[in-house]
Amino acid sequence: MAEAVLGVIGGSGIYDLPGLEGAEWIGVESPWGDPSDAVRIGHIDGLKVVFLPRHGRGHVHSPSQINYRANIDVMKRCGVTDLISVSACGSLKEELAPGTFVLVEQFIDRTFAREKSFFGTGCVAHVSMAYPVSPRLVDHVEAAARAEDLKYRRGGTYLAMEGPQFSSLAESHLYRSWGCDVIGMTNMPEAKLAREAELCYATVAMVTDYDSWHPDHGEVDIQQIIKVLHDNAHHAQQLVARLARDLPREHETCPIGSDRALDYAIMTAPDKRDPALLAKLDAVAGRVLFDKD
Ligand SMILES: CSC[C@H]1O[C@H](OP(=O)(O)O)[C@H](O)[C@@H]1O
Ligand SMILES: Nc1ncnc2[nH]cnc12
Repeated sequence: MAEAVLGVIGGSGIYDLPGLEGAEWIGVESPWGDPSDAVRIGHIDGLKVVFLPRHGRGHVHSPSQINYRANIDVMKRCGVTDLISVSACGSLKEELAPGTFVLVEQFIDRTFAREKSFFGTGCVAHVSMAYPVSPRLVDHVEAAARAEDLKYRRGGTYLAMEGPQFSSLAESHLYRSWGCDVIGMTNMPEAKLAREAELCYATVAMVTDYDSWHPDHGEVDIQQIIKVLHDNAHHAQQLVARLARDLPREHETCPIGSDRALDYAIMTAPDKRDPALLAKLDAVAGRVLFDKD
């Protein structure tokens, strides 16, 4: 059994992870380009934790410009087995008030200006995204949320929009009519790439606003979002610290196979594969391409 390594991708308002023992910022190179920042690697009660601020320290990368492939590749290179995303989001449901943590279960991907796959000409692969999050990892996140007495809801659909502008009123109503629960700009293609990289993925979406639809809350206001983020960032950090303390130290096999997603996914015949692309896939798909286990 492999040692569990917890990866944490921090979103808006989360640019560091206090409480990491022996923590260092380490620059990790990726054949997929520059990740958002160096990673902060340290330990919590003996568990290795790898933290990456999605927008970079100082919030320098816009959602469309984040190099999601490099970020996931770097997590994989650092040995991460279980990855959680901590994200700000807008609420599309009355009952999901600002300050609530939503343990998202499904996604609708409406982004269109991003690289969404590690695979392509020279090595084609199709992984399943029917169940994008790993239920056992969500079990641990939920236990941590309960132990820390946080206001949370398990389940819900996250609409990933391109941004960086917020939705129009008509769009906000449309996404509500689709039954979506929360809206954000970053969890896709992150979740797809995590699956291709055989990482167990879960997302904690912290509600900061009611998007544009709510008659009593008016338009999305970034100042208001920043205030909610500021007031709740310590809750997100508490949640991650508790998760790290309680996560089993051996990686648990994913019941839906997230950690074996490439077993039967690669379609390209071995003699037709492009050596240059295979070289870039060393971390993400080395297990199946080069018999690393
Ligand atoms: C700060 S409001 C918009 C911004 O916040 C969310 O980012 P993240 O998911 O990284 O927390 C949202 O997706 C937008 O990028
Ligand atoms: N209303 C909203 N739409 C998109 N991304 C968000 N992040 C936080 N609030 C958001």
